[in-house]
Amino acid sequence: MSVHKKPLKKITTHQLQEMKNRNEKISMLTAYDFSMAKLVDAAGVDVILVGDSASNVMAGHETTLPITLDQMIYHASAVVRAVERALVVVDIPFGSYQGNSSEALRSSIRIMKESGGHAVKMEGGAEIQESIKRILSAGIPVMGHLGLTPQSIYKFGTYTVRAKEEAEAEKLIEDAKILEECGCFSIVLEKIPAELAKRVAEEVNIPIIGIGAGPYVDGQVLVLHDLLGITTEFKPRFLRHYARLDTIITEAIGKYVGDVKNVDFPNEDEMY
Ligand SMILES: Nc1nc(=O)c2c([nH]1)NC[C@@H]1CN(c3ccc(C(=O)N[C@@H](CCC(=O)O)C(=O)O)cc3)CN21
Ligand SMILES: CC(C)C(=O)C(=O)O
Ligand SMILES: [Mg+2]
Repeated sequence: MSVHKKPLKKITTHQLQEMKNRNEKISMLTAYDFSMAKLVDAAGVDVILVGDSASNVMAGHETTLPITLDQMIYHASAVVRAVERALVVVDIPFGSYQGNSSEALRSSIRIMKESGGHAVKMEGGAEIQESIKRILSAGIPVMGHLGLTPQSIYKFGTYTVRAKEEAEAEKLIEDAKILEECGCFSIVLEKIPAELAKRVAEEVNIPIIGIGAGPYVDGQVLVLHDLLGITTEFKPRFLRHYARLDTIITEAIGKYVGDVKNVDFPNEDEMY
């Protein structure tokens, strides 16, 4: 499979806009590798995010800050090789776009060229509008990300809900409108009050995808390993476990270990 394959029925940014227009909710999930991305795509998820949460989930870092552009491209290229239908959005990692718009453009071009992803996502509002415009001028679709922005965690110090105060809420709405005006095709809103997210989804025309932002938005996103119950130490209130794969996986592996110890594996059918 090549990065340039062109499968049928691919989801486009234009189709996401049409989904919002006809009030059809958008489903989005993370994936960081080929095998998982194949399952996520086959299950009918509309948008696959190669999130910089790979820094936490794949590499065990405490924050998203350490993951590099090369590492994001490695994850994204594996995901792209697996996906036939979903739109693949790739987080630009911390340190690869904040410097200036040239750096942001160069990083985005590397992601598109080397991974084959379909769009990039970056955290921030008014302060990154020049970068967004430049990336869009190069023909690269951009998704915004407002509210709890994990790349700025050391500025805030906590992962508590954002924009509870009126001033911060007004700033967030202003930023969302700026992102729309710049030409972003969609915005992720993370961990903000449901009523504020509702206002943004109403006042902004592009699709608003929430995580911990309530139901009155145009779609939802979660980290795949959280939803599957693999990362069980992470359980914020907004997360729903759709499976408890941690016990399923450790029980299966435990049986394998027992079978090896007892020489129950391999059996006659499993040898030559
Ligand atoms: N596994 C995983 N899932 C995620 O959703 C995720 C990551 N990693 N890494 C990058 C960011 C960080 N995100 C976060 C991190 C913490 C909370 C959170 O609510 N943490 C605490 C509450 C902290 C507080 O209230 O002070 C919790 O209840 O778990 C939410 C989103 C979302 N992203
Ligand atoms: C939580 C989502 C929105 C994200 O940015 C990530 O997984 O990195
Ligand atoms: Mg992210």
